[in-house]
Amino acid sequence: MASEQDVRARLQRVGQEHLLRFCAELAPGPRAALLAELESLEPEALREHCQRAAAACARPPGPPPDLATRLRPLPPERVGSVSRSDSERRRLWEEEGFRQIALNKVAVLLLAGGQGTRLGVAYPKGMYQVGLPSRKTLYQLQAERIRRVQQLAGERHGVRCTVPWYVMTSEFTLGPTAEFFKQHDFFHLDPDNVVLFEQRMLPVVTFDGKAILERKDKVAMAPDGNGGLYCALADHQILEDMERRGVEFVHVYCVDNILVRLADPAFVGFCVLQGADCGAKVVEKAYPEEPVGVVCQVDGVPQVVEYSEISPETAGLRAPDGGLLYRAGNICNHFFTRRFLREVTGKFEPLLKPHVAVKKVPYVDDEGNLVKPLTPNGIKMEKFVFDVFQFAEKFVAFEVLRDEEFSPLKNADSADRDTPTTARRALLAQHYRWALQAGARFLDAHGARRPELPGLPSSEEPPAVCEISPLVSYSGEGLEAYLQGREFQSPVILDESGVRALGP
Ligand SMILES: CC(=O)N[C@H]1[C@@H](OP(=O)(O)OP(=O)(O)OC[C@H]2O[C@@H](n3ccc(=O)[nH]c3=O)[C@H](O)[C@@H]2O)O[C@H](CO)[C@@H](O)[C@@H]1O
Repeated sequence: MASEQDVRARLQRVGQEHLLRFCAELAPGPRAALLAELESLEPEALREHCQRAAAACARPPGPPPDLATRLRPLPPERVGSVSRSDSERRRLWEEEGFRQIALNKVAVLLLAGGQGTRLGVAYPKGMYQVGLPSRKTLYQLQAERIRRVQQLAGERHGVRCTVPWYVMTSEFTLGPTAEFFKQHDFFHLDPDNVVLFEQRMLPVVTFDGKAILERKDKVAMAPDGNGGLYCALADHQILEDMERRGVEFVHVYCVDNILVRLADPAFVGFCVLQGADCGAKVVEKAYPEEPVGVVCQVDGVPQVVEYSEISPETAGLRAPDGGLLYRAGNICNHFFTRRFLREVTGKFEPLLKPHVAVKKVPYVDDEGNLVKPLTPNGIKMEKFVFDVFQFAEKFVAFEVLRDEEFSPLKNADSADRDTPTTARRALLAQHYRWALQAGARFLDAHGARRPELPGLPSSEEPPAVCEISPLVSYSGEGLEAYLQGREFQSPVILDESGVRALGP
């Protein structure tokens, strides 16, 4: 291990020696930890990182002034749509997706390194349960959808097949996620097919380019954004692992969408049949200010423009049909071929430009007091997972129905959108629609029929609760055997052992 003197000399060279200002007063343990942390930061990279952060932050906020003139919607021939296609076409996409899954060529990759600060919990978001009757967490719902899609593909093709689950974590989420998976016996997935790996962390920097000490013995670090995926894939030889397993196609998704369809056969099949190397699932934006990125083209190149980077005027532009011109809302569900990921990790990753996020970062002041700032004081530099779209040879987008596929959990219940309540409601509204479609009828406490609302939107509380286990149905299939022509008193749960009434 390097001596304090060596570390100090390295830091002095790059103007960051303030990180050692409490070193002399630390006990041997914390002092060794701090020196080890500082030693792991390559000085030139640290200098560049700090300078870049300060320079990026000094630029005027908001979108580049000429962005609006360079922006175009995606050409229609690059966009597949579930709602605007006939059932035969949808069947072909799905069939292709299932075929690839049955051939063991499809993997899913969860981006789970985020801190979930908006939700306000201290543990990984995937461990959150939104208050479903089954009390299932997001991780469990996802694991069960993997099991079900494997089963469906296997049954269609008379094989046993595997969809490996790669989970990118960070320093914040790796330990608790690994522990949670173990505690829950990997939700009955084979642990060999669940691969956890860790993304890198970067120092958080002040507006004048100094790395921040969050404690006397600890530099403030933050994960390098979900685009840290590409370095992490290389750091942990994940593409080699995929190659060994024969994986060709990867569905990358974010942790917080309770309706996410893992390895969605329709999405995968559409991308494969289009010969795409890169794809994004989108939903129609609900309103101009909705905080979702927009999938579009900038200077003719596919890109996601984040909600923070698009001006209100541009976001509000209308197409000739009256809908939003920039309507393709990014839901952080991406398709990549392994070949494309290899190109990115080998060639393009260094070209990705980090984005700046200005945050309130607790720090120690010069007297050694811990300060929780009331206004933002620190810059986090993050790469975004979708910034590689520009390098695709063939990029496609796939539009799906919001009510069926998108309800993200971002905020605590005090907010009015994207909360535990809205996520729970969206899932239960979907299950209610599926149950009605499969022929179930619901009764109230007096045995009278409850009203039937087959088109119930996901924003409404369903008149009856019938939670359906993903192990029974992935996207509404196979429910007639359990529900056709039967009457139930809400609330009920449907799992592999059948329908079960829940106590009042
Ligand atoms: C950059 C990005 O993708 N933005 C999308 C993200 O926004 P949003 O701002 O919600 O992005 P989040 O910060 O929630 O991150 C999305 C996902 O990336 C993961 N994560 C984040 C940071 C990190 O360092 N490591 C990591 O793995 C999170 O755990 C999460 O699973 O989802 C929205 C839909 O819900 C989209 O409209 C946005 O375009």
